Amino acid sequence: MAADAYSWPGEHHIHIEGALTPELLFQLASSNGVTLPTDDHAFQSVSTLYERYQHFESLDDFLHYYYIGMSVLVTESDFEALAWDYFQHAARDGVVHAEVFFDPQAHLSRGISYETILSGFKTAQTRALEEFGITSELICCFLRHLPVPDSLAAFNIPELQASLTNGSVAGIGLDSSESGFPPLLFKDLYQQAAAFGIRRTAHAGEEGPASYIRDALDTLGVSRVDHGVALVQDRELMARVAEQGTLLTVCPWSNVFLKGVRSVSELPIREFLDAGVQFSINSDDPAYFGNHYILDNFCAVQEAFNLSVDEWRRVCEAGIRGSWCSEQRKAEMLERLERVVAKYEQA
Ligand SMILES: Nc1ncnc2[nH]cnc12
Ligand SMILES: [Zn+2]
Repeated sequence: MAADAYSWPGEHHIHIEGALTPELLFQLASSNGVTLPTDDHAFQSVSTLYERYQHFESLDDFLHYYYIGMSVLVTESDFEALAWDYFQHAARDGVVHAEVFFDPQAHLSRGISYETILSGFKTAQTRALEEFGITSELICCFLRHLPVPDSLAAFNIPELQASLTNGSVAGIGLDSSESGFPPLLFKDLYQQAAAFGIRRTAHAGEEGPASYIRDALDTLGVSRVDHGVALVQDRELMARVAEQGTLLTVCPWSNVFLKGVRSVSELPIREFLDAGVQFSINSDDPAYFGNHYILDNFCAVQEAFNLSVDEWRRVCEAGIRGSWCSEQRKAEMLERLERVVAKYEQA
């Protein structure tokens, strides 16, 4: 069932800038006249860059390349090309719904307007809907390694705030370096967002401790937790998260590539299933993590844990129910899931 193109490959945790392939990166660097670091051998060619991506030492080691990579995105059509490249991969994997993070601060700081970024993504989203029937939402992430006032200033850019309140962006997230940047720092930002009724999620418990997950829930009022694998270190909190039905957006290959675990089999997938924790399976930054898009992540989980049809049904259902789309779209996806499950149960 994991590899069934008619099941529910949907995702809630894909950074669009993390879908920038080395091929597109070099192409855009050339067309925009962006100079890539000359003192790093990795930037010599597409193949040396792919080779370097095989050896990240940590989240921060990866982020170093991630931020250099996105410096090639300049025009509206660059943002469109990036998102369109991702949607083509998603369509091949049978994705029906995608909730996509983007990092405006990393572009605004280079003089790119919010409108340029958003318009490029929106064009690709519309095309993905028309050509592939993929529905999608955008989630605006704030960068936790930057000074807090920077995120507040970004949140108060009129166009950015309007996109969150008029529904063209579905909610906010918090990403980038985790250790040393506790959720508490962003309390004001999240309180302001809450006052507008904006949906909130945050990366927590990827490299950071389980206490960051508790803080994200209690201080930031998130309705989802991105990654959250450290939850297994705190059984009491795990029981609470299960009880509340908070969705964790787990990213198996990402955790392997960033050295959180040595293999997918070390992830707490069984513990989460046994405890009744709701989680979905996601790709995070597929172009940086071995070109493992969503289906590779589903398959890796299947190979490592051999989930039953009913367990996959639970994972997929949790993902659908935790989505930030319309109730009608959720109902359609649940119906589709039931058809697939019925097919497997008959087989
Ligand atoms: N895995 C990850 N963790 C935190 N921030 C990110 N930004 C892009 N990918 C990320
Ligand atoms: Zn992420």
